[in-house]
Amino acid sequence: MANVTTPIKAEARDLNFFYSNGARALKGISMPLYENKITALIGPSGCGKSTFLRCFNRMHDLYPGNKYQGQIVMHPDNTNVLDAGVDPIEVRMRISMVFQKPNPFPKSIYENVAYGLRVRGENNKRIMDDKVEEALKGAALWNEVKDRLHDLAFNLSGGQQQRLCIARALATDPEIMLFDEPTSALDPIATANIEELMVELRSKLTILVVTHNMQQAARVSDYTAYMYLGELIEYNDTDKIFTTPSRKETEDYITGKFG
Ligand SMILES: Nc1ncnc2c1ncn2[C@@H]1O[C@H](COP(=O)(O)OP(=O)(O)OP(=O)(O)O)[C@@H](O)[C@H]1O
Repeated sequence: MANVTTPIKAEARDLNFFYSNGARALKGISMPLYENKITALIGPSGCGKSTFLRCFNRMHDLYPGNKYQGQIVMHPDNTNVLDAGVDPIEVRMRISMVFQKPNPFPKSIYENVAYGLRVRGENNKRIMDDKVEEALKGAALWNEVKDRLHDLAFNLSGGQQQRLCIARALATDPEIMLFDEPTSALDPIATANIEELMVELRSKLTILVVTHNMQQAARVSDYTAYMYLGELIEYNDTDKIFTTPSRKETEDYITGKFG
């Protein structure tokens, strides 16, 4: 089981989620995210992985009628990010997200990365330049784009665009990064680059990743959660989940007998 000396960065406590049509997509999920670790969410299509991930940065607030119940508590400050009194924009600075398909804004490479800083009110050019460079370096993209920072982001390859989205997410110094199937639109080389990058980023922040790819979960994550029909069926060290899962449902899924 998880190493008790590793601090917890955030934890879901008895989390339920209801879409505006009344569908209950999450059922009483309690789970930690250990600091500077990668946690993978696996499970068959429709089990609630993306729904769970999106609770962490209040993405569901964008659609009226969606309802959270329970808590997602961040440490060490004990902020419940789902509390109505907590500003979702501030939450998204602390917990940023990288989507399945690279989704740069129709702006320059520089402006994509600077975006969150501008939202935050930063307008000092030197500070901005330094932050943009640092984020692009953090996303292993700087060397490829440093001479064309003012080109349109759409001119980059798919893998570069995804690293740009990671740089954009990094620029506001998030404590947690959420990745929703970040490599499913990428070729094997770009996929390997993103996986390597996630492992590097782990030393700076905490990562939660949804993946359909068992090998990817096994390669990059420290902890794995198996979900089914909105419930958390099993959570443990990734090695344990992939070698000796305690639940038959988990074993059936990871061995391809189901799902
Ligand atoms: N906007 C929505 N309104 C109502 N129900 C939704 C909505 N989005 C998702 N659902 C339902 O919530 C459940 C969980 O969906 P979710 O997208 O979280 O699953 P998932 O495990 O991420 O699936 P996949 O692996 O296919 O992306 C599903 O039953 C889905 O049909």
